[in-house]
Amino acid sequence: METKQFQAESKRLLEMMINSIYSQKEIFLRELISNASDAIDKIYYKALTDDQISFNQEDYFVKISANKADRTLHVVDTGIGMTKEELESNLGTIAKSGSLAFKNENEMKDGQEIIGQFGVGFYSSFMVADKVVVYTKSLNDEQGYKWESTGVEGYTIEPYDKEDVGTEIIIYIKENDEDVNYDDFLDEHQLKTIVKKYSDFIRYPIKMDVTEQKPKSDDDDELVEVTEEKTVNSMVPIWRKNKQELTDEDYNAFYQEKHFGFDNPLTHLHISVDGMVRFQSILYIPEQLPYDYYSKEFEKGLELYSNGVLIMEKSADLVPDHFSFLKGIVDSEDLSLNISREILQQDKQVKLIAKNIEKKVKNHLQSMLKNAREKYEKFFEAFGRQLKFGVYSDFGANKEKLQDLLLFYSSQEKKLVSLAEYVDRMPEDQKYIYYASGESHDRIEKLPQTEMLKDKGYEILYFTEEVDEFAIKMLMNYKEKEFKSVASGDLDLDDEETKKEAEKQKEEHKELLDHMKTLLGNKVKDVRLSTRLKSHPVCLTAEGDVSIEMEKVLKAMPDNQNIEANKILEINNKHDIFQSLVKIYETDPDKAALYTNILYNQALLIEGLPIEDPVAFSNDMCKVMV
Ligand SMILES: Nc1ncnc2c1ncn2[C@@H]1O[C@H](COP(=O)(O)OP(=O)(O)OP(=O)(O)O)[C@@H](O)[C@H]1O
Repeated sequence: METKQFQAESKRLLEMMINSIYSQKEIFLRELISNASDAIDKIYYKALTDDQISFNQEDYFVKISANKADRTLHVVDTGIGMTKEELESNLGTIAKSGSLAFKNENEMKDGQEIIGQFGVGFYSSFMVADKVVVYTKSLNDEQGYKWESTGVEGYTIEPYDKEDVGTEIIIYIKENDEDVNYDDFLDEHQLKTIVKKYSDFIRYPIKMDVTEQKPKSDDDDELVEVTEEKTVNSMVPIWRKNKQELTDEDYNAFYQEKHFGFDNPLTHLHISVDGMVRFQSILYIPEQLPYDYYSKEFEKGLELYSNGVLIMEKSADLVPDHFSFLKGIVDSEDLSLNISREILQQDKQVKLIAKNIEKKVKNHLQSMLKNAREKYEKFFEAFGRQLKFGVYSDFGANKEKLQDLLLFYSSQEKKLVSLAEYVDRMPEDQKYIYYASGESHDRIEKLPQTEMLKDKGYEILYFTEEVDEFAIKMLMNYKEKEFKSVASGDLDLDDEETKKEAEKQKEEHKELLDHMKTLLGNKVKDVRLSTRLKSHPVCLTAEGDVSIEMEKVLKAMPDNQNIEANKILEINNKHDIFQSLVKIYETDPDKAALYTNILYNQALLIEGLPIEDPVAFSNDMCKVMV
């Protein structure tokens, strides 16, 4: 038996590998299974090009078994095996990948699924092993060999009479220590979970002896433990199957199996792209809002596979924030992986995939809006808020992409409408897209500011979510129509004659209005006669960028900077109360001050704003009642 030494650098490299490349110890099993799959792929490829070699699907598999008594884990494959030279160069030289060489020698191109490329994965077994033994017999050699190493001092190779072509790797699992429970790697259930997690879509069967409780006999309730050999992986990924052959049930079953949610998906997309970067993807939009969706705890992302092997459980970069509700998987053969396969070397491919996904999802949603309105509304009720955040965030960078996906409740239709629908039915004389903000549809419905607009037959969009106005301010206009709040300073509703009349009235009552403004001081920016009120005596409007609703939102934020709207108190000069006010102003200035305060506080109440001094207000009310 000859003992060969690792080169000094290799030794250090091995140490580094074992201790620092992989963040999770369980990865070693993924690496060994991938190697086994590569070894079978090689026979498969040989059989394609060599008539002497036959490939019967059922002869090719990977078998995993654990022996708790001697703490060994066995990974057996019926792949191509290794000659003595191959053992030396592949398992004796770190970073030498026989698989990569095989791919290059055979000029294997697209469609071939050889996974190995770095020549390091095998050594990850030393993360969990004191010793690794490899029994192997090559398809090209009569003689089998045994390779053995403790991963520190080097390795030995000696002839070994192995009957069948293929490889058996025996991992001598370490004893438990303070940090790691190595027993996990001998536990049937844990092993099965690891296989499912990383290697579920390896194309060949991964078999295990699985123990289950079963009735002793058909007509017996007594359960007994039965151990049977079972294939534990799914093998053919659903995303590689033909869309036409898959039913909604198949997609739903995959959603459940992957634990994407407890619900059924609302909709799915099956994408297969053959462009600059090739990838397949199955994406879902959940039916129900995940309980933590609008919280800091929620993490967006898709499962990322490279050639059917799991690379990342949540690749956040694959989905933009505005579509963070997406669940699903992406599989690409074009990813540049880093050595641990835990991160990606280049983000160029991920960016391309993400761009593609964003476009496809947007189109899918748009077609849903057009062809499956009810379903879309269901989606929007759950995730519409996120789309609005998307319009608002990043300084509106995505607003054009998202504007056609927005829905708002309409004063006329009494249901959700899109901006396109609104604009398409705007009367010719209507200049703006009007909206009103408030806590609920009911409250907005009763807002005094909406009266005149409704009279004119103008539709109003109701904003009940905090983000609504912020998003619309970012959007600024839609199809060249500006957005206007019903509570904005100037609604620009009147014809020339009405404007002239208003101007006249303003002059006439200037003194009274100025006096009221003086009485209210800084609480309002101005007191004006209203052109929007019909039956109500007063309302508050706002001038400038910050509306009254926005003031409420900003004040509720943790870093409240006391940003306030420029409020205008508007008075309806056609209302009886105004006539009384005019009279009282001439005869009883104190009472006029009392009326001014009451009217101002009423306007606050209508807007849902707090009254600064409720006791004073209550006293004022009493004074007018007695
Ligand atoms: N079960 C096996 N059967 C046949 N050859 C194997 C087996 N396991 C490993 N090898 C050979 O050993 C080489 C090194 O394996 P290792 O896992 O270290 O790297 P790799 O699979 O090539 O690359 P990667 O680090 O990307 O996984 C493989 O390329 C392959 O040639």
